[in-house]
Parts: sequence; structure tokens; C-alpha cells
Amino acid sequence: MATPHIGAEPGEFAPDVLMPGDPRRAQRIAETVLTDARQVTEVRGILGYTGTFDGRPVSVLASGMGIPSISIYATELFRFYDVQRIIRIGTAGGMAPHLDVGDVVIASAAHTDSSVSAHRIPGMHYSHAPSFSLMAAAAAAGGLGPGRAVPAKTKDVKVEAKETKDGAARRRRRTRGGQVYVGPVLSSDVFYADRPATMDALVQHGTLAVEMEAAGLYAVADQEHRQALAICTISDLLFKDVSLSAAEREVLFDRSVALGLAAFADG
Ligand SMILES: O=P(O)(O)O[C@H]1O[C@H](CO)[C@@H](O)[C@H]1O
Ligand SMILES: O=c1cc[nH]c(=O)[nH]1
Repeated sequence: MATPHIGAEPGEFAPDVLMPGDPRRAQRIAETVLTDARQVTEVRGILGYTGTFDGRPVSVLASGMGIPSISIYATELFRFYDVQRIIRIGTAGGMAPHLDVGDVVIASAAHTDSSVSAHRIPGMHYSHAPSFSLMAAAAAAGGLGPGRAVPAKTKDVKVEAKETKDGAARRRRRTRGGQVYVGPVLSSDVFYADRPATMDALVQHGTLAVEMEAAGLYAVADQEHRQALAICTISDLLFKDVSLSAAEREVLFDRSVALGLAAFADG
């Protein structure tokens, strides 16, 4: 039976689910990466598809934005569709100075200011962490491993970046694109926040990037005894006024999807 938020019947989702925030990104992944993908849900415009990749069943379902939204979809997938593993395919704002747009961050931990997670276990500061096996497999697929301090450089990608100051000039910008990093992210409840001291302290504590869902996904996976990971493409740089357009954010996820599919295969 369908859930309040997912229209699929039991059995229509694969055990492994890729989960972008944006429904159009879900559609694009289904159309360009999966074989024989068919739509299994469209409730509230949150699109979901099931197909195969390299002969393995794989689904993709959008999460919407924020911890409350991803928590609903992840809980319903784990609890009512027997989904075993979810990998978030997200975008994130780069915080650490060495990051560039197009780089990929595999979230080894997720700090959060969300009350949803902060009060999950009363009296505890809950640690939001991914599945080790998924994270290790994704990192290996990204060329990272023990004793390899410098991330693998993958082929350059050309992106159209936008200088946000005054919403004005666009300029062509060749990124180092596709460098893969593993480290903590901030899963923020607030997109438009003005708190430079907090962000600076997080960077000083090794935080790489900010997004809005990983902590919720990791907590739900722990609660439901399932596995999860977040892999995010850097879509803008918080301290450099560099930002990708909405259209660019929709398409610049190939590397993250490849790492996610490799993690499903090897994790
Ligand atoms: O591109 P997605 O996956 O939605 O991720 C990021 O983009 C949204 C904000 O623009 C938030 O959901 C944030 O986590
Ligand atoms: O700055 C950003 C970029 C993407 N996603 C976020 O949550 N923040």
C-alpha cells in the first residue's frame, strides 16, 4: 500500500536508492543513468523511478529540501518499502578554502543546528555518521584510500559559474572540477543565515561544506538499522561569491552519481 507521501506499491523500489534533493535531478538521473527506468511515484511532485544499473536494480527518489523532508522520505522507504541503502546525491556550499565548484564531498559526519536531530536522544549530542562500508567504497571509487593524502584529480569539467555580487556578471570559469574529498559537513536548518563566526569556527574544526539533509538521513538510517551516505557536489563557495546557476546545479552531479553507484556495487 502507498504511504501518505509515496505513491508506489510495496516492491516497486529497489533495495538501493539514490536520493537527490531536486525532483528534476531525480528525473534526469533516471533518464540518463538508469536502464529501463519507470516512474513509481509523483506525490507532491517528488518524483521516484526504478530501473537498473549494470544489471542491478536501483531506484532514485527526490528528498525535497531540509531535514524534515528527507526524514519523511527516508523513513517511509526504509520502513514500508524495505529499502536497505540510501545515498543522497546533493549540492553543497563549499566552506573550506581549498574547495572549488564541481568538487565532490563525501560526508564522513554531519554537524547540525536542527532541533529534529539535536533532541533525538534527550541529554545527548547525537553523532550523525554514515555507513562505513558505503563511505569507504565511495572514497575508494574516488581514488582516495589509506596513505593517499592528495585527492585524485579527475577530468576537468567546464562549468558556467556566476558571480553573485549584485546578481551581475557571468563569467566562463574552468574549475579543477571533480576533486573528491571526505570530511564533515554542516546540515543546516537555515539556508539564508548570517553567522560568519559560527561558520568560521566550523571551518576551523575541519568542516568542508554546508548542505541541509545529511544529518537527518544519517539519523533515520541509524534509527531504522539501515545504511546511508551523502555525496555532495560543491555548487557555490560561501566565502568567494561564486555560485552555479539553478540549471548548472541540475546537471553537475555525474561524478557524485558515479561514486554512489560504485558504493552500492562495492560497499
Ligand atoms: O541540491 P540539494 O540536494 O537539494 O541540496 C542543497 O540544495 C538545497 C538548497 O538550495 C538544499 O536542499 C541543500 O541541501
Ligand atoms: O550554500 C549552499 C549551497 C547548497 N546548499 C546549501 O545548503 N547551501
